[in-house]
Amino acid sequence: MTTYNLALIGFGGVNRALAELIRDEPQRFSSLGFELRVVAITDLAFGSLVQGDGIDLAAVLAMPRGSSFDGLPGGSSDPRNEEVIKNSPADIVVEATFTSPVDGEPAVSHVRWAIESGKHVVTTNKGPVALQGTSLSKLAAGNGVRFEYEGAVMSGTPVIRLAHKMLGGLELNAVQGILNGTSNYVLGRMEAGLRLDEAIAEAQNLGYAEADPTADIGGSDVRLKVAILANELLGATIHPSDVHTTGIQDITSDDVAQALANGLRWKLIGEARRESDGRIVASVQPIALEADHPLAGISGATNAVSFTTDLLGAVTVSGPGAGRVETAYALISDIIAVDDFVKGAVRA
Ligand SMILES: NC(=O)C1=CN([C@@H]2O[C@H](COP(=O)(O)OP(=O)(O)OC[C@H]3O[C@@H](n4cnc5c(N)ncnc54)[C@H](O)[C@@H]3O)[C@@H](O)[C@H]2O)C=CC1
Ligand SMILES: N[C@@H](CC=O)C(=O)O
Repeated sequence: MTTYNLALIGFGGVNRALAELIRDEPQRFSSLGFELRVVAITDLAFGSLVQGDGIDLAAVLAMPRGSSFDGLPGGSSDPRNEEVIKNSPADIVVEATFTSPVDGEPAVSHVRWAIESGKHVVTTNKGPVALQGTSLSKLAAGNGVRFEYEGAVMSGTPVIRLAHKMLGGLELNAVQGILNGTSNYVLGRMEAGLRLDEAIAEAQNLGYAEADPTADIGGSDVRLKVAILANELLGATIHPSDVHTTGIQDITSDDVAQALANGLRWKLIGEARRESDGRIVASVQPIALEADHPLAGISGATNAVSFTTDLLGAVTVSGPGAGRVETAYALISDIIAVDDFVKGAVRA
């Protein structure tokens, strides 16, 4: 059985959920032909911990926020990301720190350090993918390692890999969808009578929101995801700043109630479309959809994306768009892709 040593960079909701699955469900991985061992963890709150024989996950998961790895063998109160990424005995670096919609840092550097030291990277962080995805993928190919990021769009719902693998023989001309779980959840809760701030607090407790939820509400999270989809699947070379973006921050409870009374539902819609002259035009904006629109019934933290294709017309994928465990699954699917690469296998 192959064992992959993991370094978890960021020990918040998503990476903790992955650690819990590794602790509680080893059979899930052994049935895939590998086992996972966490040999390093870094986090702004806890510091860093490196134990080559494997960290006792039950013990570190039981540590309250506010405590430190300092005092544990291999522990320190500083995150020491660079040293850990470059020098720990990890095969795969699991990057799940905060997303920066501005420059993708420090996650871009985390990914680069890992690749340059011969380690595979799996990440749910949208920043490096949207802002430096092409260069990091090239760097990974040149270093003989994988850079995988299924969770960057629609959490664990396998939209990027599915489109690459299953829609490969089609011409894709547009993607349109609900791509942020928090804002969709918030709009639904406002329909139920909650204020915007109350609904955001619920989304934070449920693990859907970004560390700074203005990214969800103001649309910058969807902007990154639209740029990723446009570049990955429509062959565009756009920067997130090319995506004209309006969030839901100005939608009031009255707007929501008024829309409902008229049979409409406000949704934050991200879209990228190929124009007849070949240009890719991309946007994020709230739209009050007619109740019979296919995206109007997508509720809660569920997301959906529709691909406009030449031979099949619209192909729509729907599933969780946020959530700690749901996003940890994206990391598992990325690790399976790394395993396929390492073993030279093609899974059915
Ligand atoms: N929660 C979700 O539903 C989804 C999250 N994502 C992305 O996954 C990533 C992680 O998300 P969550 O775990 O929910 O966030 P979180 O906010 O719960 O955890 C992030 C952790 O990273 C740590 N951190 C931040 N900067 C760091 C640094 N420079 N060095 C070391 N540690 C650092 C923080 O202390 C925190 O514990 C984010 O980039 C997010 O955008 C993607 C899809 C869905
Ligand atoms: N905050 C994001 C998490 C996933 O990317 C969302 O709510 O969709």
